[in-house]
Amino acid sequence: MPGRISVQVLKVALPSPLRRLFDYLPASTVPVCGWQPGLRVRVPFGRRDVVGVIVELAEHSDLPFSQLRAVSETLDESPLPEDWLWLCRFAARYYQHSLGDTLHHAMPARLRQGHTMAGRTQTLWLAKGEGTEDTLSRAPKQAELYALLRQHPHGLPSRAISAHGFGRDQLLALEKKELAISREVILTAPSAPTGSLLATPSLPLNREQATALAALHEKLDGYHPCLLEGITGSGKTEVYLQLIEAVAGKGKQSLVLVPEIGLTPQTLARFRSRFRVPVVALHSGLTDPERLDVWEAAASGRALIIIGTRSAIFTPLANPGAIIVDEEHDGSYKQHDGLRYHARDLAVARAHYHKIPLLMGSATPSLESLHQALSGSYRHLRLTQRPSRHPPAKLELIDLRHQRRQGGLLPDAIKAIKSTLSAGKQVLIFINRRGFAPTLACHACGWMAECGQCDARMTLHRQPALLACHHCDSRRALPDACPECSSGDLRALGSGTERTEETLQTLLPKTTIHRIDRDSTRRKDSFEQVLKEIQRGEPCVLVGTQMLAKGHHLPHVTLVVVVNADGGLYAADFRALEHSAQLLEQVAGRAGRAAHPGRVLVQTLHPDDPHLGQLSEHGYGALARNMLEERRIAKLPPFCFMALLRIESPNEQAALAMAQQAAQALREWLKQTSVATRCLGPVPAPMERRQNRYHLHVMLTADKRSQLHPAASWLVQWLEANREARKVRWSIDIDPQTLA
Ligand SMILES: Nc1ncnc2c1ncn2[C@@H]1O[C@H](COP(=O)(O)OP(=O)(O)OP(=O)(O)O)[C@@H](O)[C@H]1O
Ligand SMILES: [Zn+2]
Repeated sequence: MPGRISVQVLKVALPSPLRRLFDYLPASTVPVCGWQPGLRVRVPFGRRDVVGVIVELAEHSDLPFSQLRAVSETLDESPLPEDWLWLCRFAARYYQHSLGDTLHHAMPARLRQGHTMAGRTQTLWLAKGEGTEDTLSRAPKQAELYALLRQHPHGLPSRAISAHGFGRDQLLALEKKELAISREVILTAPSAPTGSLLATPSLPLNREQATALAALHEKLDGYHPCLLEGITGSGKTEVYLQLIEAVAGKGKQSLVLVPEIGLTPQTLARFRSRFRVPVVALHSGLTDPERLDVWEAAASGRALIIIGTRSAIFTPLANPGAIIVDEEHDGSYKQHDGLRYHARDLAVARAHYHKIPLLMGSATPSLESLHQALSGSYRHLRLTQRPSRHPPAKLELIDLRHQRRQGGLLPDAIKAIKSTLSAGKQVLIFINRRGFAPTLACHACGWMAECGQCDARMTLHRQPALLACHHCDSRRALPDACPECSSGDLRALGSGTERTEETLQTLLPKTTIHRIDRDSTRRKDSFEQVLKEIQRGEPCVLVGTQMLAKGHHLPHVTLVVVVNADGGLYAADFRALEHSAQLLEQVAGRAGRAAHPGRVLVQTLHPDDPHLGQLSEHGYGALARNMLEERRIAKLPPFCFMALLRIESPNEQAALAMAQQAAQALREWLKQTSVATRCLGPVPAPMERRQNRYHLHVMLTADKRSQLHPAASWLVQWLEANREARKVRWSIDIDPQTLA
């Protein structure tokens, strides 16, 4: 084409697992802002049309230009927010994931589908001066555009101009001839409230809360990561609220992350009732257009307080002031498939990028964060008392050995439940197994119901009656007789929530029993309904899984019973103890939070276990510091860094062969380079067969993160280039949270 000096190539990230960009030629219509990274485009990809994001502009391509296809359509008038692009690039690099897939995952569904965004500002074009037929006679397209602009004396948005088939070149030509002028208009002015930010006054802080808040106030204008280690019910939320108030007072935004089960209407109501500025929430109940609205409100700076679960970390912020991560230890911050990111860790990166404070709060901090706080990398803030004055109850261990149980409950526990109810209070029974019983067994021959597709037993359910595998969700009818020996003596082994509920109904016929687990709360809102009823305060028993254990303020509960505390004590996963201790402490923290002191009974087969003993005597804080010492000695995270390669296939041999080759190749590469990373395995995953697929692990560990990433990156590239690897499924998990 005459006059064109360098043809640009657009490097576009596409929703593909491939860790590379794709080259396209620019479309003939130049977007009004010019070609820029961050613009969404629609491009032909294979036989489909897909939405991608321009990531780089280049002058050359490795492919001959004749083979490049052109962008079909530009979807944005201006690039997607810069901070969002930065975060996606960071996450893709850090987690060794495809950038296209990361961008795709991190944008609202509407944008993914190619819908346009309203944007914060709009460029309006107006006709100017008196253009005549003569001045534009040699440029008919410009003449047409000029006529169009004249028909719209209030201006035309650039999108409408493109829709009429005009391009940037024509607009700029008119502008040069002083026949057109552009004007930026702000569509949604930030709604800065006049007067007080608060709808209800904040609480007067106790000394510890005030100290914590003062420390945060000291450094509102820079990167300032803080761990707020505050026992359950110590008023961490009040500190968050007052930090948000300070940040909003400066006209800046706060992004608040909460765990998946923590974003209840109660939590939202607590934030909303405090502030006069709108609090926007990102949760699973939103429709796609609503989600896009929240995104735009945050990206434009219109929303000052944004609260959401894991994926909310990808919300763009026009005016970031602080990030808060509530219950920072919570497992739901880690995504377990696709882009395996940890929202708390991305929050750290993001706060650093924006140079803003980051407040991570928990009664049971992760050992990672605690280590950072104890070693001085994070500011360590502590709350050791409850405003209600009742300290969290000590765990009373009761011995499960040699005692008869009913519905999993020991006589002492049943006695305590009865006396709590007759005192007019509520009881919470925590049992980490849904269903009726963990399995069905034959008393004659010892047969147990096993899943045909997984190395796991099937759970017995009564409502409705069936056997279900909790790993692959396969279901089977209950057998009438033992499939091995035909005996009719089949019995439920152990207790799940349904069985405990049933037993309690018989023992306490006049008491309301609420069962709360994934089965009982499948219907939307049913959990909410039950929570509302519980808040009314009538004596009742709640039987539930960890859905009940965290975050809820249950003021009338004074007794907590843990049916079995032993799950994490002797598990293979080195994090199991940490997670199980966190859960126990959180459950225990539901007791006695208001006017009355609480009691926590913990049933265990290992009443002499030293870790359990320390938890019950001195609380999570003491145990956590002890566990950190053990990790230091064993050189486990946070004293080393890990990446886990998972390989799976329906063909056991194929999975094993690939895992061996990958490990071997990596070991050789490590020998040749000076990268200080160790490669362990392959080993079978703890549950090797799941849904008829065989799972193998190769583990990478390094003392320094700077040594881990090059090795992980090399391995990923090796796998991507390896044709054999396409026959299996593989994924890399940086900082894996479980070894499952
Ligand atoms: N300074 C205060 N004065 C009086 N009451 C307070 C104060 N701070 C918090 N509270 C009250 O104490 C209770 C517990 O506070 P909050 O829910 O904030 O604790 P938390 O540490 O966030 O709890 P969790 O253990 O669930 O994480 C709430 O009812 C709250 O209103
Ligand atoms: Zn199964």
